[in-house]
Amino acid sequence: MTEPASAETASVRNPSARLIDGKAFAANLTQTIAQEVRAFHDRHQVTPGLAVVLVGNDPASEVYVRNKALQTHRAGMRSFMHMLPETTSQAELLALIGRLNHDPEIHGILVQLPLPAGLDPVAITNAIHPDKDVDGLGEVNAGRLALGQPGIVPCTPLGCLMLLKSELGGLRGLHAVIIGASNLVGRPMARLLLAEGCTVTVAHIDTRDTAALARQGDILVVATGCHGLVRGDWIKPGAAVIDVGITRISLPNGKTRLVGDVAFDEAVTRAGRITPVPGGVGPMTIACLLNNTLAAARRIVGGAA
Ligand SMILES: NC(=O)C1=CN([C@@H]2O[C@H](COP(=O)(O)OP(=O)(O)OC[C@H]3O[C@@H](n4cnc5c(N)ncnc54)[C@H](OP(=O)(O)O)[C@@H]3O)[C@@H](O)[C@H]2O)C=CC1
Ligand SMILES: Nc1nc(=O)c2c([nH]1)NC[C@@H]1CN(c3ccc(C(=O)N[C@@H](CCC(=O)O)C(=O)O)cc3)C=[N+]21
Repeated sequence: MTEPASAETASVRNPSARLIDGKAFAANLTQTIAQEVRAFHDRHQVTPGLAVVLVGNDPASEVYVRNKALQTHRAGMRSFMHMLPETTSQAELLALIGRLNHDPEIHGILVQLPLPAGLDPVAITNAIHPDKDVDGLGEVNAGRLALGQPGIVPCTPLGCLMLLKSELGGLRGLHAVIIGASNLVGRPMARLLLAEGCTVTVAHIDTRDTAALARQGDILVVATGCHGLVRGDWIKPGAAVIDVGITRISLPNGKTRLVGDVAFDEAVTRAGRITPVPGGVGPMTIACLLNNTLAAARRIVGGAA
């Protein structure tokens, strides 16, 4: 028997949102960066080098590290992995950062967060030389962003901003609602969108009625780590939805799957455009890391190209 075609089932069957293809955007950006890396090498005989430090094992960080090594190679850069045991002391980690700060082959340093308990993320991110802080998380670069001065911008918010600008053009006057206020994603995202002329609302764990605020967003950026938090009716019809969250869930068949903070199947019937997980923000984070590493190498080597 065929079901009557109600407006609701029709909209579920015909999702209206345009998918924002972060994977394709990131692949293009990486290709451009690869050309620029070759030109930079021809001119200076220097290959941009990125050092990645992972202490212990965090599942989200492991996805990141794996994809990052591949893409760094694809862009023609050098990648130096430092996998340290969970038991690493603060003094040992600071000593490694000190060596990387002075190593002329290294132009970017990234310490994966979160760090195991007992290591102070503030002291450690601040130990990275601001010119090599390609994550933009140290107080110098975070301060520059807060003051609207040029500096190194955190990779994930930068990637989200690139997607939004390419989809929407100018963002001036739009209401942007950000759910999540971490130093890694939510806060720098708020500062970037404010600088673009958006009216910005930031919701966090203590916010009352986050759903009602979310429904006001022409732009909705979600970065909480709570998978499926944002339901379809949290979304203003036609909004641009950027799902930063990445959680690996187990399926009944024993396999695992990556999911975002937005209930995608519901959101897709309301949003105007939406990033998928995987294939949305994640690849952009990596492309922006390569972008920041090339920019750091240019500044350190002192040339323009
Ligand atoms: N795609 C990518 O490239 C990246 C993805 N991620 C992913 O994004 C997610 C967030 O990462 P990160 O910012 O580092 O996480 P954090 O845990 O550092 O921050 C989460 C933020 O969300 C807020 N929050 C948590 N639950 C709720 C809720 N129910 N309602 C409203 N706010 C809430 C927290 O509030 P409060 O501050 O009050 O505790 C906090 O501000 C994770 O899934 C992570 O894996 C992260 C980086 C890059
Ligand atoms: N100092 C620091 N900076 C970070 O930017 C940072 C961090 N620490 N710690 C961990 C989180 C997480 N994160 C991801 C980036 C890309 C993907 C990614 O490539 N995702 C693919 C996954 C593809 C797949 O493997 O299936 C996608 O979404 O399509 C995932 C996760 C960066 N983080």
